[in-house]
Amino acid sequence: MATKRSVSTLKEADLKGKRVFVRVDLNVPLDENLKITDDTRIRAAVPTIKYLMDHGARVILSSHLGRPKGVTPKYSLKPLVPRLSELLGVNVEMANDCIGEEVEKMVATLPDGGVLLLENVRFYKEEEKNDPAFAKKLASLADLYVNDAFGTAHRAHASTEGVAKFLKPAVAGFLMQKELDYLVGAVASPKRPFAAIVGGSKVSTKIGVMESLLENVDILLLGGGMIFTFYKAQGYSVGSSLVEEDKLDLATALLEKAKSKGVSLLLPTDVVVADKFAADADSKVVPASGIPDGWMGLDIGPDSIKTFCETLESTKTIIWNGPMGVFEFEKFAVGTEEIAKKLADLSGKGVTTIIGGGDSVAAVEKVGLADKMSHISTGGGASLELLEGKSLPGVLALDDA
Ligand SMILES: Nc1ncnc2c1ncn2[C@@H]1O[C@H](COP(=O)(O)OP(=O)(O)OP(=O)(O)O)[C@@H](O)[C@H]1O
Ligand SMILES: O=C(O)[C@H](O)COP(=O)(O)O
Repeated sequence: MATKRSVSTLKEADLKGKRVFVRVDLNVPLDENLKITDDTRIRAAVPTIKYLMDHGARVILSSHLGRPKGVTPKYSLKPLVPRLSELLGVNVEMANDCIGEEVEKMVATLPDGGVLLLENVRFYKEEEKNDPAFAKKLASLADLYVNDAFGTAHRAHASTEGVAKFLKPAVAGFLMQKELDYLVGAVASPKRPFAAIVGGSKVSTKIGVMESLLENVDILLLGGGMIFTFYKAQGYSVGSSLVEEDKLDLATALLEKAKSKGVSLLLPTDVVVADKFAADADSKVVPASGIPDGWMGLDIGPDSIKTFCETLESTKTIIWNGPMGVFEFEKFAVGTEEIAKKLADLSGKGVTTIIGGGDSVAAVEKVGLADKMSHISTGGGASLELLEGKSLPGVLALDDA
């Protein structure tokens, strides 16, 4: 993998009394009453913040929330303050802005071990433009930069990339380091056999990941909506399943690449088909080569689950990205859930299991198995880009180890 992994870390810095600008990814889902519906990312940010507090640093937290165009009250970070305070065991102060005189005053009165949360950094268009003058203003608030926002590390924004040019040292937080250890380290030098499970809706969004993984894995298991493009490329009838007509040649090329690399690529041999795309659809199991007209494949079938689970038995490292079926509908969640259970079981037997962000994380959480996995990524887009072998701007900007 091309991405730099050896970045300078928090432990090396002198923290007592220092003002530390910490970029975190607190982009959590909120409901219509601005209630947090999943606090995973807040909890994931805690170890770094606590470490800084415990070492007498004055902690300035910066994050984005959503994709606001200018100042938008529903994207304020204020609703996060109670939960953050509870998790940290201190009263987190909240600023109404992320730069400017008021913020500077609040920083100046912050006690050692105190925590100040800045308002949504994306309220300024300069953030996403990575405007150097804006980055400089953020940098001027602190003596040290810590980037722990793995989920936003694929964005070259002012608070994730630009600021590191003006504020040194610029080091990684514990979450960032852990994500890199697993998603770059374990994937680059895995204990073998090394298997990848790739699912999700489309071939087009996973081409880069599959291409990159084929260079490295011993086994590649495919599921989700993308398999029908592979079936069609092999001449199977796919009924009304999701197919990307313009990716048929690519599917064939990927199958050939797997063969030439000696990768054991497994497509499901049976599928659960439905008469409509709905939770209450009529369903039945059919062989992959025999999907009837008017039916669409929405999950992998029982024989495939069995084969996939048996195949995974022999592995030492597994990385999973993308659900096996339409797991949002109970009836078509079985494939995804059974794979999640298998990975949890194998984790307990010493296999390294990595869930690479996005919907597969949601699926694993839904079945209550998140804490059984070796690593669950907090980044959707960021983890996908890492698995594609791309470099993340937020990581590149940090000091070398
Ligand atoms: N057979 C199928 N037909 C249609 N859609 C499917 C099928 N199997 C899975 N999906 C859908 O694919 C979606 C997830 O695909 P996606 O590519 O977004 O996965 P992901 O990589 O885990 O998520 P993210 O893009 O957030 O990282 C789910 O909403 C699921 O319902
Ligand atoms: O949720 C995410 O994937 C990150 O917080 C990045 O958000 P973005 O896609 O709006 O840049």
